[in-house]
Amino acid sequence: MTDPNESTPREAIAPYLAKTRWFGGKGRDFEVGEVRRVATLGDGDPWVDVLVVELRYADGDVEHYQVPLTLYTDPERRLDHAFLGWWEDAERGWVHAYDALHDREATRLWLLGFVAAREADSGAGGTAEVGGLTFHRLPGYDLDVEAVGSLFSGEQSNSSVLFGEDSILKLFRKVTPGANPDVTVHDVLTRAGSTHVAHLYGWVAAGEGADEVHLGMLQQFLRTATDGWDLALSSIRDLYADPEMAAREAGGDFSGEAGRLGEALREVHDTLRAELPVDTSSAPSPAAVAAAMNRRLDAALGVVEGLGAHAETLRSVYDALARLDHLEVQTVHGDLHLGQTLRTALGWKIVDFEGEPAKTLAERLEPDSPWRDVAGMLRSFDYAPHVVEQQQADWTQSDDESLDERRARGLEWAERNQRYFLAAYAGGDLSDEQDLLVHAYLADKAVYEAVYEARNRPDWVGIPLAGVARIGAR
Ligand SMILES: Nc1ncnc2c1ncn2[C@@H]1O[C@H](COP(=O)(O)OP(=O)(O)O)[C@@H](O)[C@H]1O
Ligand SMILES: O=P(O)(O)O[C@H]1O[C@H](CO)[C@@H](O[C@H]2O[C@H](CO)[C@@H](O)[C@H](O)[C@H]2O)[C@H](O)[C@H]1O
Repeated sequence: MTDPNESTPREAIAPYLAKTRWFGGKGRDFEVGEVRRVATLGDGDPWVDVLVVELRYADGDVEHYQVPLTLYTDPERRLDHAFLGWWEDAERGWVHAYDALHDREATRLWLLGFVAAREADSGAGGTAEVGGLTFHRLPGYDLDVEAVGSLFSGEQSNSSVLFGEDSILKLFRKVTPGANPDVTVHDVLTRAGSTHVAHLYGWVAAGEGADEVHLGMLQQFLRTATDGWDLALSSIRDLYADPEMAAREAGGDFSGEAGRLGEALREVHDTLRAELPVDTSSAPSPAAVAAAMNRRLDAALGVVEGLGAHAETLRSVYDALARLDHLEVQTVHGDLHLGQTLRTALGWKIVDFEGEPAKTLAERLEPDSPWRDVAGMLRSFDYAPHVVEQQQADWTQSDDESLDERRARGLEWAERNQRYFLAAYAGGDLSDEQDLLVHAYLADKAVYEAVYEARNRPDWVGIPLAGVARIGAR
């Protein structure tokens, strides 16, 4: 081979994956297996091949990633950062390949697919078959056909393209046959008129029947949105900027927002419960749920040093859960935290209903306790002051305030917002049983987080471990 970029799709994909933010298998040994072209969009030059790539990990796991490529026969280099390589295509000769989501000529092809589905709208929505993909539309919204696509630059495990300020396309990267809960839950909440999600405009899939795989979804773009996590961190920075200020005072107070978030979550849960009734005869028993929490703890003990000291207390919390008579379950968010909330001019919106990334699709589709989502938010309020403390690590103790005093004010901030959130969600004080449930799901979430941090951000593992220790102290 004379040119280092001359390759095959199989050879080019592995080094490209390693460079992306969205690839979840970084640091693990794998080889690229089958590379399947599931669709081709566009009949000109460039065109897009939608690839689904099989990754075989050394530990035996197999995953599939969606990698759409835009292909040009013209060798002029366009997007260096999104370049994969060049190779000889059986039909078109020498082609130059780029990650399609960085290329606005390419992303326009998805927009046109959704426009075609709208044209086929019978009043209840429409579908269009384009190049091997099926585009589905919900009724009621006319897309801006002229909007230009640009790739979202924030932290993501999938890839989103903004079409002007009109709509946002999220293409799922890790894909599994079957319905993606991000699509199905947004579909239900949109049709039910929920005001606390970005409305779903449509989704795109490949394959049929048991082989159908959801590849992406198009949603309302929330123009005025600010990330809930960023807002919470600013609130804490304001608080810390003035050593005399208490959490309830001035710019540091987030409690009104925390309460409104609690109301938003309750509305979403109520709508999901009404729209997606669960067969109660197949609901898991509290003992089965407690056993699953114990298994998660067992696995975590092998990963996180420092959890062992709290194992006995955690198990006693799960034992109390196991003694309950029954557990109400329903469709939930599954991985709720402040980073999954957006504050808009019209109130709070909740995004990303895919569930915990570490769970299989089958696990993520199982109904769960709404208290899992509540606990997720409570843990997030706990994280926020710790993260600001880590970000301001160069903060030196002043005469005005010791680190302990600052930590106490951070804890006060977290507890105040947890209280407001919880009271608004529950509509008042919690019953003993609800308190026990919150306690158990908080413990399970903190154990999950300890593993997540140990694997992804080892410097942060102390944050969930401190949460676990406080559960022990209750
Ligand atoms: N409808 C929307 N309008 C505006 N911004 C959005 C919208 N949906 C998501 N975002 C932004 O994109 C980020 C990533 O979205 P998310 O659905 O969480 O993607 P991922 O599944 O890749 O993590 C969110 O944190 C939010 O900042
Ligand atoms: O947003 P994802 O679905 O990828 O969720 C994963 O990553 C989250 C971090 O981005 C992680 O959340 C944890 O860190 C947050 C601060 O960054 C904090 O607000 C959350 O409370 C905490 O759980 C999430 O657990 C993980 O699944």
